[in-house]
Amino acid sequence: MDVEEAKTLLNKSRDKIDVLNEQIIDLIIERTSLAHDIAISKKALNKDLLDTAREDIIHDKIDNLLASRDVDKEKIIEIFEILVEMSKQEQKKYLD
Ligand SMILES: C=C(O[C@@H]1C=C(C(=O)O)C=C[C@H]1O)C(=O)O
Repeated sequence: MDVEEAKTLLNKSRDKIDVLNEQIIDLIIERTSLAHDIAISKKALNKDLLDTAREDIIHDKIDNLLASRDVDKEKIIEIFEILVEMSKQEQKKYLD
């Protein structure tokens, strides 16, 4: 690969990352915004904010999805743990 090809490939890759970053942000916002409906449903059902059985199911589903994918599984799990915490934090706004 010559210098110009390398520069082009680097810039195109960075452009793709920029698009993916925006899509990831929008998906995180969409997932977190479900906290409102989940919180008001739990309130009506007199359920606790924390549902460890549901979190175990999510963890198992993610493990199964990761089993066939070549990715740093621990890092993906860390990311989903953050997303779950974001959801719980958002739910607290409607449950307290
Ligand atoms: C979203 C919920 O609330 C909490 C957050 C979860 C999540 O972000 O996936 C899962 C279980 C709960 O501890 C839920 O009960 O489904």
